[in-house]
Amino acid sequence: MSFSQQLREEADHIFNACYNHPFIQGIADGTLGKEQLIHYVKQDFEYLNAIMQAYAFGITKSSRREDMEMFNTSISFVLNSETHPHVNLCNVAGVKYEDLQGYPLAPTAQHYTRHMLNASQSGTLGEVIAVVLPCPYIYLDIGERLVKEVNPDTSHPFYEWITFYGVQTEEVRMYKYLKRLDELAEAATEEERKRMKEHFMISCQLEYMFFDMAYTLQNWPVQKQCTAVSN
Ligand SMILES: Cc1ncc(C[n+]2csc(CCO)c2C)c(N)n1
Repeated sequence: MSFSQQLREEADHIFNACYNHPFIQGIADGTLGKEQLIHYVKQDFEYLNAIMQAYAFGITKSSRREDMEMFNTSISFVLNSETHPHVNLCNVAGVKYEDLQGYPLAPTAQHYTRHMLNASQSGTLGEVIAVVLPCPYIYLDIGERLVKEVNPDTSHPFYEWITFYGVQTEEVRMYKYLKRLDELAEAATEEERKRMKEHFMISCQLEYMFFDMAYTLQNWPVQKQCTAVSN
């Protein structure tokens, strides 16, 4: 079994938990609430900035043009295309996308972005790929399952979101990352492989937690008191 197959198998329970999370099931049946959509988009906008920075660290660790191109394509994709699913969520929530940008990170988004940036800054090329991989991997799995099980038509409120992740060229790009991860794992030391696996598993857990953060409207536990103005 290849290294990437081992990782996929070890994370299978997390992939399933993501699909079954009420956030995704709310996308499936079209009932996800406005506040949850808004919280998700605010946090995800910042998350996308961080994953582009992680891809950029991947370029700094690359010596082959094909690897640089792989990361560069992902950065362009996030900049130019990942906005579509966000716009779908904003339209359902009845808000403008521009109004949801530049918000402070909630705890889980803080955790996930630091995890990606820390591993990609300090790690090897293999570690960069391992830490960013769960992002496209889990969304592809969710999208494909939703397309199969919900089979939405254009009247479904989340038709664009579901088809963006479930029916697209993402798959082609994913296989490049998987193939490269396997090559790098084969040449890596046992210790490096262990770190790659750990980064991958933690990113998978944080993908689940990201849905949970949005669903529960997670925020920092201690907030400034809003005192009523009295006169
Ligand atoms: C927390 C979080 N995880 C994954 C995605 C989906 N996504 C973001 S970038 C990318 C790959 C681009 O090559 C994919 C699939 C998201 N939006 N938010």
